[in-house]
Amino acid sequence: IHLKEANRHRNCCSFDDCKLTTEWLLSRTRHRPKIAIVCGSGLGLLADNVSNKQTFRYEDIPNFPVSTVPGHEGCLVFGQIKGKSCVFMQGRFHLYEGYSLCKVTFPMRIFKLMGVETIVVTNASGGLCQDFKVGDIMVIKDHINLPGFAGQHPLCGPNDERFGIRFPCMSDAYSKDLRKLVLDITAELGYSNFVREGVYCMVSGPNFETIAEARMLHILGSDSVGMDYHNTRRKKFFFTKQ
Ligand SMILES: O=P(O)(O)O[C@H]1O[C@H](CO)[C@@H](O)[C@H]1O
Ligand SMILES: Nc1nc2[nH]cnc2c(=O)[nH]1
Repeated sequence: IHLKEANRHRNCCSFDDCKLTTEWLLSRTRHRPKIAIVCGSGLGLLADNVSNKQTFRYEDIPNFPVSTVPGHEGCLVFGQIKGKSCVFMQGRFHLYEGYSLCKVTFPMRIFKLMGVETIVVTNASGGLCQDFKVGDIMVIKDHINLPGFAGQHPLCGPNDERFGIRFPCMSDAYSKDLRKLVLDITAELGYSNFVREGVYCMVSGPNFETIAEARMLHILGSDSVGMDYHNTRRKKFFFTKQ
């Protein structure tokens, strides 16, 4: 148990750690999801209505960090939506909880090893664009990774090619096709007056921004700001709720 706990808090994750966790999960579920959905604050209910539901608590999954923030349930949920297998994270990990970004992004590596191809990431964030209203949903078209500028980046350190290249291109980080799909569908549903598109900025938190900081981030080109790390290579798009 001590070793298991020590591993959970170890700040780096090797390929073998990821493989062990992936094999542990795949030997316990028949789901083989191609889509992963990360539920931000209060959005865990997205996983409530899946069929053939199978839930694992983070604390039972080898090497997985645990959720320490209210509103983040701490469960990995497998299930089907319209016949398609999906995996949901009911609760994510944040830098401000004391986890390294390697640990924060650990589930993304597990998803990759499982065969996931599309990741939908959702989170609560603060609106900076003056046209936005509280409760609006922003589809992220690009981001500014402020901690990354300061050397807080999960890809720092030796690069393991089994996960990808050393210098990933970020000019098309969020799938144009999927973003268009979201905007088309929400327009069809009559939601256009509260669905926006914009640039998300990540800060470390846990304090919210001062007025001067919020103004600065907006001048720098951000439309919303949050404490969530989305800079994964395989991510396709995400929503952020103001
Ligand atoms: O939706 P989550 O992941 O909780 O994200 C945002 O909401 C929390 C603050 O209200 C912070 O954790 C921030 O990053
Ligand atoms: N950094 C930051 N994170 C948030 N999460 C929810 N609202 C906010 C906000 O205003 N700022």
